[in-house]
Amino acid sequence: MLSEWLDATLEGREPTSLQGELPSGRYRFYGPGIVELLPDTIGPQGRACVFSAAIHGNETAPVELVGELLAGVEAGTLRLGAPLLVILGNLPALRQSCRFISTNLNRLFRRELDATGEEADRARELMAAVDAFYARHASLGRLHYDLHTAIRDSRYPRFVVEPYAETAIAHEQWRWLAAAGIQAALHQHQHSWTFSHYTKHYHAAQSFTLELGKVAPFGANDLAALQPMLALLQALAEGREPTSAPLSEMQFFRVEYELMRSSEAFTLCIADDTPNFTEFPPGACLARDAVQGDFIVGETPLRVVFPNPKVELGARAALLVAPSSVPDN
Ligand SMILES: O=C(O)CCC(=O)N[C@@H](CCC(=O)O)C(=O)O
Ligand SMILES: [Zn+2]
Repeated sequence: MLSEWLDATLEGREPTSLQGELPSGRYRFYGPGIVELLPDTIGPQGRACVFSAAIHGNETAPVELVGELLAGVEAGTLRLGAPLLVILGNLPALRQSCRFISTNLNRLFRRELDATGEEADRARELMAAVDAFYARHASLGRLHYDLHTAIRDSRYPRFVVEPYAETAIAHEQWRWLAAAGIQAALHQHQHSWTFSHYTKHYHAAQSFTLELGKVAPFGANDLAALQPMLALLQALAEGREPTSAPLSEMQFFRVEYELMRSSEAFTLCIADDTPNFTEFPPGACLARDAVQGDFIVGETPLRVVFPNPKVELGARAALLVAPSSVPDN
């Protein structure tokens, strides 16, 4: 049964059957942590929706949120009106409550990937699952919300990263996200090979990485703060128009620099508990590196997002962002 899927997946059990009926459609398992829900009837606003969670294994709030969504569909309180592909990303890491096992899965979503290892294999499986899902529903608009939580506190606890790609984000997305309690948005300035970048870049989907609070173990998440987000996922699942809100409360930022850890000697010159979006003034030294030298803030103040000096060599150690204008209507 669909309701057992989350528990069974967490425990590494195979589902007893590969497909089943729902009050308003049916479901089919396409592999470990990959399930498709198909409606009997597509709603007026039905899009092909991918909702992914646990791309990082210790980010549990999105798994609980997806669990609530699926429970509503199974109980019949939510009437399916759009095809959904629901994904739990890094299953071994989810079972061990850690971000990843060997390498960060969320940097591997590129078609030319030649890396080996379990995260690379999983990235290939997920890319194939998404490709096939969008091909099965080629007549519908495409959407992907990749649900995460952040390692640190944040001046804006709920925010989205808009991946860099040619596809424009429709203005309605911002209004829906504002109504769903998203407080800030970050526009990426270059390709990043994350899961949401994959679907935007290769499939022209309306895609975001959503940061929904701070990492916590199962049972310790503030799901009350995520009820407006659940309402957005439910509206999309029902194929109806989600609630909109004005953008007056939402702050927009653009990535100006990406700090990369290019040597063992790389250090960030900020406190370990610096919240995301903390601003640093001109002249502040943010990073020291034997190879690249010091990174000093120039004339424009910069805010730090996702600072993490312990990332793998060659990986992103922080995003440095500055305010940008509200997207045009
Ligand atoms: O809090 C952190 O430092 C990391 C939180 C996280 O996993 N963020 C994503 C963002 C992906 C993106 O840039 O779209 C990640 O680092 O993969
Ligand atoms: Zn994450």
